[in-house]
Amino acid sequence: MNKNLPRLLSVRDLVKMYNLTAQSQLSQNFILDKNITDKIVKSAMIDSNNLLVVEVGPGPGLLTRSILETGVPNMIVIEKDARFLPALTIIQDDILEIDHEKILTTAQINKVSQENRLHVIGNLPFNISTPLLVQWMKMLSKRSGIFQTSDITMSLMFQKEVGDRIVADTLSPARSRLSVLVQSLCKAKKVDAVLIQLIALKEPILNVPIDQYEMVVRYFFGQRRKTIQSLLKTLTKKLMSDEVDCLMKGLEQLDLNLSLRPEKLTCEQFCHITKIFCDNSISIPVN
Ligand SMILES: C[S@@+](CC[C@H](N)C(=O)[O-])C[C@H]1O[C@@H](n2cnc3c(N)ncnc32)[C@H](O)[C@@H]1O
Repeated sequence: MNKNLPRLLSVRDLVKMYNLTAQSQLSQNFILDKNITDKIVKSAMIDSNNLLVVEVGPGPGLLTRSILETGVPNMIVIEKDARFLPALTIIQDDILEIDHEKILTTAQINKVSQENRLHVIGNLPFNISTPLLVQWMKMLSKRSGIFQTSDITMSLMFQKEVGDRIVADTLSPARSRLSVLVQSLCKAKKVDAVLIQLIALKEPILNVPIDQYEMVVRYFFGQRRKTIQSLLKTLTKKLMSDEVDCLMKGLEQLDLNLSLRPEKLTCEQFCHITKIFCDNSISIPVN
């Protein structure tokens, strides 16, 4: 710490000074206890070996301060609410809309190599946490945007139920579309009740195009209480007869237990099923 620099105002003071009251339409709730943000950063194991740390929604910036204190060489924060701009150096943008190249160029990174380490962190606004995670999984599967390196960790705070769904395995009733999508690309672990850590798999389970995969997984979890057999029966009514033949032939070869519910299927099994849809150019009609 440079002793010649003026002391930073506390985040509590900044919140008061700029009248930064939390706004519900942006799912804002602020952590104002430095012990907590330090603990989050420690659990996330953020250190100076990262090429870049990207924080979503810094708000008044206490988590940001704890991250910066680890000595990370390059950090970019994206915040939609312009009220926080005077308190931090921020890219003002919507994380769902931002051109990810802008994140890299702002960080003055023009080339990402496979060995570079990236850490994405955020106490996510709960109203966008699921669509954001799905968008990131799509980018991760294509290694696009900020996800060009293979060494990626995400430390993300979700509402407890969403976190439970992300980490749920085939034995858990909380297993959902999100569990399957995320676990096909990342090792997902719960650090505490709300902090989930996702480490991108060097060899992802996902071996089919993610858009088709999501279409299949979404359909099967659309009515999660039904068995696979019953879901297939409803689906085949909407398909052409040659598509039904190809689908049934393909499924026979998979040796699936059709009396199971979708939550019991592994990511690998969803990949096999998606492959049948892809190989035979079958799409699932909406409704
Ligand atoms: C739950 S608060 C977390 C604030 C701060 N990181 C903390 O932990 O105290 C979520 C933050 O995300 C911001 N936000 C909400 N929607 C956003 C979006 N679409 N893109 C970027 N930031 C967004 C909010 O303005 C808010 O600052």
